[in-house]
Amino acid sequence: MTEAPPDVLRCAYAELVVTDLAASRAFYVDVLGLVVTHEDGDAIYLRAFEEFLHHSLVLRKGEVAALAALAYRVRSAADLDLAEGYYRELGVRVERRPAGATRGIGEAVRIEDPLGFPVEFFHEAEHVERFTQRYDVHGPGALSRLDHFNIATPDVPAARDYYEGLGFRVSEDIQDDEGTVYAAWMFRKPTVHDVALTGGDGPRLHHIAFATHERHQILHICDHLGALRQSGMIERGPGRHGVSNAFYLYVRDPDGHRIEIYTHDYYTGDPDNPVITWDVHDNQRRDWWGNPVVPSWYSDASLVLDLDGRPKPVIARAEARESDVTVGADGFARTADQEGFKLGHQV
Ligand SMILES: O=S(=O)(O)c1ccc(O)c(O)c1
Ligand SMILES: [Fe+2]
Repeated sequence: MTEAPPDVLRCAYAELVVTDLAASRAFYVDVLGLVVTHEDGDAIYLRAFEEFLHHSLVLRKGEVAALAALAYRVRSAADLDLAEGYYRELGVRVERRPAGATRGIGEAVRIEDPLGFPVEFFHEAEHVERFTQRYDVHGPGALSRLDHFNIATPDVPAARDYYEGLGFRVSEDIQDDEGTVYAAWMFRKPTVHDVALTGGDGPRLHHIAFATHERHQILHICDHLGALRQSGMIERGPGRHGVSNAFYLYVRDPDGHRIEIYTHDYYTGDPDNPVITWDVHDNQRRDWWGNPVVPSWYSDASLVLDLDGRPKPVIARAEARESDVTVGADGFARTADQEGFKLGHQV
């Protein structure tokens, strides 16, 4: 590569296609408590309480539930030219979008990245009121900000190399003793990740995560869904992650898109931040308390669209699947020689 990559600051917003805007609004606004920056008959623009850009999530009405864009903010407007040159040299589809192509977002470069994902780079965006201390409008489950994207992709090392080319670094990963890489967490902002790579059939969106400050806010969301008799929207957790150490909850929105609510993880900003590698057989890697990972968490993910709005074909993962190799983990007793009452089951 001769072209320099854009200087990515962080994951910044996602655009999801949803089939029922009203049902999605009830979930993302009434249950998750996101703030509506703007809404019309076609789309709702949402942000979390600490965010001052126009939105971090766009819900756009459409026929097929899918991911329309993952957007990263870059440090300056000049980085848009770098992005355009970098991706044209990579030979992928590149589009320059004028300011306002997405409400609240300035000029942008949107691509189909080498992993098959619709990705946008932008710098300018409309500023709106930051509700950090508007405790008069925070609900008991208040979310602070968008934290990360998690993408399902067949070849994790190839995806890791691609994101390292963009200046992302690995904070944690999951491997086995043959060197198969099952997942990796990569960052630009000094936290555990802006994007996580989950080995699986892809390109598909595994989840979008919002951070919140307190575990009790996650517990309130669970209680709220219970009160609505919508406990079926709770897919996994609440629990404590091994990787990242964050307290977590996964919920599924009315279209099945997966949203994670995640208390803050840890600082990774020093250049010699140690990488943590977990053994795929460690049953505390994904849940620090050793609770099993529900099968749907491994199998389900959202389709992604190309730049013409057509769903991308999904490519099967060729290497071993984590859900097939977690013998001795995911609910089993820790190791054969450890007395373990957890009988568990192989997912
Ligand atoms: O389940 S893991 O502990 O591997 C995990 C860690 C961080 C995340 O954001 C996540 O989605 C999953
Ligand atoms: Fe996550």
